[in-house]
Amino acid sequence: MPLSSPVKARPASAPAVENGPSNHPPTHPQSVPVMRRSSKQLTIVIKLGTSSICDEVTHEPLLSTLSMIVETCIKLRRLGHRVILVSSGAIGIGLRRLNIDKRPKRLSAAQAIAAVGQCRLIALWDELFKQLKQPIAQILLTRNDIADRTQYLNAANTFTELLDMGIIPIVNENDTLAVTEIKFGDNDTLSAITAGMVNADYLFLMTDVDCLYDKNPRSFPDAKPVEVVDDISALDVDVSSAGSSLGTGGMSTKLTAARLATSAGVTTVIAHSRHPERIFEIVAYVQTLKRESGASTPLLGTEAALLEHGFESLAIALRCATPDSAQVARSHPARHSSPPRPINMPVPLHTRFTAKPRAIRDRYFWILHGLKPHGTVVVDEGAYRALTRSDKAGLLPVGIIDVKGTFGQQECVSIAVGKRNKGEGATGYNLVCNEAGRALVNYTSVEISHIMGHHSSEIDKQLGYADSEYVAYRDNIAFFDEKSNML
Ligand SMILES: N[C@@H](CCC(=O)OP(=O)(O)O)C(=O)O
Repeated sequence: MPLSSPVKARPASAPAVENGPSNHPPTHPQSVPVMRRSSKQLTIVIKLGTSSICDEVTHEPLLSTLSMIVETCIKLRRLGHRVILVSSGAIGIGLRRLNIDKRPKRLSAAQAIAAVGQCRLIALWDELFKQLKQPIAQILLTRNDIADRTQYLNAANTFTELLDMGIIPIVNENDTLAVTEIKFGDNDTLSAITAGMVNADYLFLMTDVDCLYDKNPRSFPDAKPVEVVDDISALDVDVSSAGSSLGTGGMSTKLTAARLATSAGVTTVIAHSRHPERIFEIVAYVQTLKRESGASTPLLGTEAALLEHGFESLAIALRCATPDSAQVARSHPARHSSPPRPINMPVPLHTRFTAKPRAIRDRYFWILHGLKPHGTVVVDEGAYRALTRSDKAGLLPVGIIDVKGTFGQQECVSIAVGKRNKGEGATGYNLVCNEAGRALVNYTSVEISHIMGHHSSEIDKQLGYADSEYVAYRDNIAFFDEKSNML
């Protein structure tokens, strides 16, 4: 709906966020990084937590685990795949280097130790990878680095370039610079964002247990493993146990990471870091399943390639698995969740979170996960429907019923959904969803509080100027689950 009055520009005095991008509709599609990869390649992100990198008490590096991870990465590379490692351990290795017993509470002390540890850590990885002539690269990120769209695209392009060059990027949070506001907080989340950024096929969260259990296996010997998760919100497990004493993650951050990565189309796996060789069996198995359900996706390797690189048993398993599992798939044509396990293909203990079929990628992934919301805009049911239908609309002021927090123009906000109270003279609303999505807004919180509930043609009257008929352009709005039918 065009504005009926000529649009006057926002006066210089009107509060807007400093250095924000210009208030013009985004050109779409934006220049997204080109993920050049052959149809035979998979992109695999492997995340290793502190407890898998150094001993919890002595902080000595767990050399055998690290070496096995290196061998696994190299074999994946030799099978033609692209590998990114997300490695924690800077603080642990730093403590060892400086002979300090315990992680200090003071932030600046922990940051100083991380600075010492990170260079040791990357030197250690380089030393190990060097033995097999594999070049690596160090990438240290903070949230700030990806909050700006151009920097996010630059980071994604650098990953692509490195992977094209056959290099294994090793990622960690830039602990030395990151303070609370700009922290990812844990490397599970960082690895999921990395996997989404490069459109990875797999994210392996390698940890000190085999898989996710329905309760803490350390306290409950009868805890049962969870093998496949199609819907994380329906999961009924106890993830209250904390991670290692040095790391910041635990099972709950792994679930957050899995939710984030699977929404971006990344199959996410929790597996034991002492058995990285299981990655081959898991990938071979999942790729076979995907092929059988009709997806055109690469296998771990052809039979010849698997034999050439010493995977005899997998080559045989692959040959034997196909006819049986094809038969199983044919006999279960109506299944919507994962088909049953092909009986001839061995698969080790792990938890697999299936990737969402409608992956949220590129610009929408960045809006949802690259930015931190500064406030909330509550929209009514009608606006929510218009924003989530297939020919998605932009957000008009008339559909907004509340605004919370203080934010500037072009900043990121959460989109909440409210049901307007009905009845004559009724005011107010009931909140239906705290955060259904996120948006980059064209108006500040103060401006939105003046124009909400009004038609766009009245913006000028309310503010004395009008920048846009939309509070947010449709390309600047993303929902966590576009198919969600909450109303
Ligand atoms: N960036 C920190 C680790 C942060 C973290 O999430 O650790 P973890 O929970 O062990 O994966 C470091 O390198 O020490």
